[in-house]
Amino acid sequence: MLEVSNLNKYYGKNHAVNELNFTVDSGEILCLLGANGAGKTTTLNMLLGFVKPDSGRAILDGIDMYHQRTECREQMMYIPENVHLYPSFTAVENISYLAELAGVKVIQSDIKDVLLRTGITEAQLERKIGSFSKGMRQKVAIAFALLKHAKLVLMDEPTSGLDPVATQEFIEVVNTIKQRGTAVLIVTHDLLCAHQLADQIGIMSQRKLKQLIKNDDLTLPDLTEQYFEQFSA
Ligand SMILES: Nc1ncnc2c1ncn2[C@@H]1O[C@H](COP(=O)(O)OP(=O)(O)OP(=O)(O)O)[C@@H](O)[C@H]1O
Repeated sequence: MLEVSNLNKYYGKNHAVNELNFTVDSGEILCLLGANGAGKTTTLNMLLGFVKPDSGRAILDGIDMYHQRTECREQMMYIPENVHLYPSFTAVENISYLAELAGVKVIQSDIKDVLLRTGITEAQLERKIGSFSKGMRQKVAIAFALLKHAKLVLMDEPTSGLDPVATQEFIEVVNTIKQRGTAVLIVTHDLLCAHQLADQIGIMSQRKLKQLIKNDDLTLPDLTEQYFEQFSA
């Protein structure tokens, strides 16, 4: 679904992303871990078409993510660290408005169904978003990704600032979109979340993807050890 090949970005002499290669299949979750300055945000910005790669390509289901940005945006959903929605609208009103802007045809009952599926309660459906927590706003964004039938969801630091219960709820909701066949790429500092969620874990260090690990048999202590090895090397 998502194929990143030989992606490079320089800021002057600073090689901000160095020969990045990975794929994320449909229904698969890749978590990219890395210290500050490892190149994660630059990678996301290239996938979002905000930053032009100096070389290499990112292809989403056959579409070049930089050169065909508009087509690509129709197929994907970006969920930033803090989801900004209209505080004086309810969740349903926010999604109706987002759908209208994106040209996605939806009916009110489908919006309610999908919000309930992401863990928004009946009572919360009536409340204005201004009173929603970070985790609840994320659920609304994920509900929109489901309605939009996004092929790829990109998330930046989704669990920072979430309490353990909200983090578990987040993990359950992301598994819902995975089961629908969406490819998910998460940029995070949260090793525990990556360990619980990911099919693949990428460790970025010094602007390179140093390791791409299948999460199947990896224990959390193993992952922690491998993570710290990249920074002591
Ligand atoms: N707009 C920019 N202009 C110049 N240099 C930049 C720019 N954006 C990022 N960089 C540099 O590129 C490198 C990678 O930064 P990037 O923000 O992608 O890392 P990161 O892994 O997202 O870090 P963090 O976890 O702190 O967000 C760093 O050396 C950074 O200083």
